[in-house]
Amino acid sequence: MQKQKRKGPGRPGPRPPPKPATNHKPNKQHNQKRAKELSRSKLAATEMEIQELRAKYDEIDANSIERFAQFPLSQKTQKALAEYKYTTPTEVQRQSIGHALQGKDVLGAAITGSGKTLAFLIPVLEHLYMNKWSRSDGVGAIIISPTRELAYQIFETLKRIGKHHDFSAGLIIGGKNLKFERTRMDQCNILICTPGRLLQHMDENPLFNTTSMEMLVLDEADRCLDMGFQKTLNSIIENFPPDRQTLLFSATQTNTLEDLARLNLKDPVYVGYGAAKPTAAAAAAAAAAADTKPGTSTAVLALPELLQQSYVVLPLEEKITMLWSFIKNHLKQKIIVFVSSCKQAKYLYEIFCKLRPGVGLLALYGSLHQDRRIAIYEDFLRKSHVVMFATDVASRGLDFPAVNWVLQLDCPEDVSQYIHRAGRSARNKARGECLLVLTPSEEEHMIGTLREQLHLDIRCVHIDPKKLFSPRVKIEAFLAQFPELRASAQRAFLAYLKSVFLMRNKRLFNVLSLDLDAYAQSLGLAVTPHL
Ligand SMILES: Nc1ncnc2c1ncn2[C@@H]1O[C@H](COP(=O)(O)OP(=O)(O)OP(=O)(O)O)[C@@H](O)[C@H]1O
Repeated sequence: MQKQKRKGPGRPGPRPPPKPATNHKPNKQHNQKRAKELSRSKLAATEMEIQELRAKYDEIDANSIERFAQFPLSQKTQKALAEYKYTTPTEVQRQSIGHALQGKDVLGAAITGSGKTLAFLIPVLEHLYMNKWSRSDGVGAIIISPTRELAYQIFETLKRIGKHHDFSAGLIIGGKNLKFERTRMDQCNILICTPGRLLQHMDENPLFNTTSMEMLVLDEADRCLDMGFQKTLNSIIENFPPDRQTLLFSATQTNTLEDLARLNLKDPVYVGYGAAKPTAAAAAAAAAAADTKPGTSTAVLALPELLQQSYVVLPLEEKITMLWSFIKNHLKQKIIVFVSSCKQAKYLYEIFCKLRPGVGLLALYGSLHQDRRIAIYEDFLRKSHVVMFATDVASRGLDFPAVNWVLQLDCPEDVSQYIHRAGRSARNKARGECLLVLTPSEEEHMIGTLREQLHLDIRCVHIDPKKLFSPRVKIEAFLAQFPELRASAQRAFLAYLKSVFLMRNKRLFNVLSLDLDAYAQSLGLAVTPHL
């Protein structure tokens, strides 16, 4: 297991015992007596604090809370919040923390970058603290995230906000030594996991026991519950005690009513849904009005106000020229470029490295080795001028500071994916821009859907041909010189077509509308690969 801590997230090893307040040399017996007294008085203080806090739970009034200090939170949590300068709760934190402290199930929906992570981490820490959870009590809370990077990020936030608590936490995300994780897991109080790896441990690890578990959190809940993870999550949930507390958070809560039933929620509180709470009638109306699954309920969908959104329409074969020109015109910016497949991200990274645009380049996609993925994620966090080519492993939840531009080079599958990608910019009241690149056949349906579901006035921009620089000749020369680059271009070509072919929304994605020869040439390929 990565970074499993014996004493409290973020603090390696036990604290030294307090020094006795005497000026003569203490003997061993005296020391032991003193330690016992201290631990007894510490326990009494804790018990008193717990009782006082619990007595205030029923009085929490979200609307009157302006500062974290007004929430009945333990000294340990308050201290860490203050140290990291979290003084004012965001709206989703204000509205959900009280309900979660009271032990209610919560479905929280709030725009990207609005602080949902603390909205569930604070209640998790408080729940364990209030129940005097100790290392020997085993797993008390499990937090599930759809991607490894997001799980890692939640773990890092937990380390900061839980630094004064005495809980142990573990990151269970795959790509690491299974045996190592296995031996440590049952000693963890809080586990942050990706669904596949969690299920693998449940299936293969006899030591792993979730019967004591009292809290389940699904971050990016709609993604955790969607088709891709459905079977895995069903099997995971079977192993959890039914009377646990469940918190679901996402910027896009597009859960079906069956999804929510599967989770066995008890009279959940909806935060951020407005009038769109998922009653059966509302769900049916939403499904009829929008292009969604029947029985789907959708929270109010929105993007940050300070995010400027625009789109451009281009034939597929002009995307690389547009991308190259865009990067050359934005060298002092932090940019994420989203594409549909790992192989495209890899090829764009390789060929753009050869072309040397004059800004740092990175690529983040699922088929990279885990250590590499985390190193790239951290590199992108640190850098202020950089372009990262990414697949949707980077689209949900990742909190990169100061991203100036999100470029959706390939059309997102649906409105949710658009929102999550775009939301990597303009986080937590910062400004940002998002440019969506569409082919002519994608324009009408995608823009119509965005306008209808997001009530969005998305601006169409026309590119000045004088500002376009084609790197085609150079790309062809590189491909002639480096066969491995040519093979990578061929794989990117096929991967893109496969992704379009496999898209469920056939009104939006039409592989037959594409000029394959022109697309192959734009990637630098003299011969169109066989399908
Ligand atoms: N109360 C707060 N005061 C100041 N900053 C905050 C507060 N809460 C969270 N933040 C900061 O806001 C940023 C975004 O938070 P977070 O990543 O939790 O957003 P999110 O709502 O989960 O986004 P996404 O929908 O993309 O997952 C983080 O950098 C976090 O440290």
